[in-house]
Amino acid sequence: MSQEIGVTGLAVMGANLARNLARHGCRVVVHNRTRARTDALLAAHGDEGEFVATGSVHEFVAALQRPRRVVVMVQAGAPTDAVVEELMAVLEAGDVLVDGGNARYTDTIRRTAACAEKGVHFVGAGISGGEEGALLGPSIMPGGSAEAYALVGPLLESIAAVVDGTPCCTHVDGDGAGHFVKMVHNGIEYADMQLIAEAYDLLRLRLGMSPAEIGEVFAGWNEGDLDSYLIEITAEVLRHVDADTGRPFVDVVLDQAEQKGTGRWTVQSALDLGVPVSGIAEAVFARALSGHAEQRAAARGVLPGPAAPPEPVGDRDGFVEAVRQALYASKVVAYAQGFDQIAAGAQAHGWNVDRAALATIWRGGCIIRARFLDRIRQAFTDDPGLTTLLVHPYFRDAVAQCQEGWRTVVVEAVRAGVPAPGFASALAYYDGLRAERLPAALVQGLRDLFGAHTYRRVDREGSFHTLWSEDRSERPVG
Ligand SMILES: NC(=O)C1=CN([C@@H]2O[C@H](COP(=O)(O)OP(=O)(O)OC[C@H]3O[C@@H](n4cnc5c(N)ncnc54)[C@H](OP(=O)(O)O)[C@@H]3O)[C@@H](O)[C@H]2O)C=CC1
Ligand SMILES: O=C(CO)[C@H](O)[C@H](O)COP(=O)(O)O
Repeated sequence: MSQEIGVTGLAVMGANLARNLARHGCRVVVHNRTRARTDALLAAHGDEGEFVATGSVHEFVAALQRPRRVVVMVQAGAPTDAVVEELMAVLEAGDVLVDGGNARYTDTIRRTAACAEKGVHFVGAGISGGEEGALLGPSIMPGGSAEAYALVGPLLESIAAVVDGTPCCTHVDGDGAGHFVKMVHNGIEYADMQLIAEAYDLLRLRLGMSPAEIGEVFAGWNEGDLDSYLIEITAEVLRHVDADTGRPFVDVVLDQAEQKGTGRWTVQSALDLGVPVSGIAEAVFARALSGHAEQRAAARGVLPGPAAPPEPVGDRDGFVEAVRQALYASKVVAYAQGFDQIAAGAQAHGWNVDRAALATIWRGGCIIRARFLDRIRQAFTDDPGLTTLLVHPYFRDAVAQCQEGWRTVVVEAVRAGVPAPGFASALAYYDGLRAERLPAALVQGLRDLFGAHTYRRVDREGSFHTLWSEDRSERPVG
């Protein structure tokens, strides 16, 4: 295979992927809608490898040998459609188009079908790692057919991060599957960050610790089971001081979290699939609440909190440890929910998704890379059909060991009026899963009473309806 590829879309991700490819000995033909980006890339980094700068899409495609391999790294949505359409006017049967952006997986399914009509392979590839990962080794989740993967997989594997000698790139078999798993990856990323933010908030508000002190705590946690990229950069952000004001950086940033859409899509998809990804949903809603400036301004100083100011926390070290436990246990819940959604999505779409392989490639390169992903890899290797990570002996025991601190923290947050939706909903999910009986039985009874929606019984097969407004006798239905 000749080591050659085209990259169009040279903003932070595309430019760094192009550099990564060039550094790995690939001849990289580059293009960007606005020529200035192409020129800037060549001027700053043209000596890092073999780049061929092109100005138009025709020139770009013509500079590539057949079968052409093209990576598109532009904004998701309409911009991607525009670029794909332009390229499809020039590409030919047998060429491969890789969309490395954060496309919605349903768009990828549509684009794959449209490209297939002309015999062009379309590969929706989730790429994670941000600016630095794109340059030094991202985690790559290419979907599409095995035939297409054979044409681009080895090249993508060559530029991915490597953990224990394994490239963080795996074929996620099925049209749209690569972008589906990337979407869930981002959903988990949202949940993880929300939990981290709640841990920070509780340490700050209940122990009066400064951001820098909390940064030290996170740095310490990064030495243990919580070891992960997000914990590491949390320490960095919390220790950062604003140069203009001398204040902690986190205090000069507006407290309104933004989002581009992948977390929201994850929850929308989970709703369709009926998978309770409560941790991801809470994270998306927490960002939405933070951005509801008007409602927050209306409520601030008006809605009363706890009647009496909360008692100061007596055991400072004990509380720090309890927060660590709450963070770890809630994080396991969020990942368990995300992997459940992946299994459900794969089943619904007929994709062949190996969760152990995904955990393997998420150990490096991506934003959610974490030490405990190796444990997740092991869990799905031990039992590829594992119903939920939470019942795997390792995670069952690890979460059980955190349970006391987790409950303490949720109680303390509620008592003190500190919002901790991630911790609380993760605990409610855990308790919901392990409950002998759930009050869903009452919900079923209510549905049957007001709408004759029927119910199933614990002691007999079939569906039933009670004649509530008559003699309350029960009838089998269907
Ligand atoms: N930034 C990150 O950390 C990550 C981003 N991604 C995804 O990777 C993709 C690229 O991200 P990023 O590098 O941040 O860049 P942006 O998402 O900011 O996209 C900018 C690029 O899109 C091009 N573009 C926008 N509209 C059009 C259009 N109509 N026609 C042609 N080109 C267009 C721009 O060209 P021009 O210069 O002419 O404006 C530019 O090259 C996105 O899908 C993003 O979601 C994935 C992982 C991480
Ligand atoms: O894809 C990514 C990492 O894997 C991006 O960092 C992610 O899209 C950021 O999302 P948002 O802006 O919604 O927080």
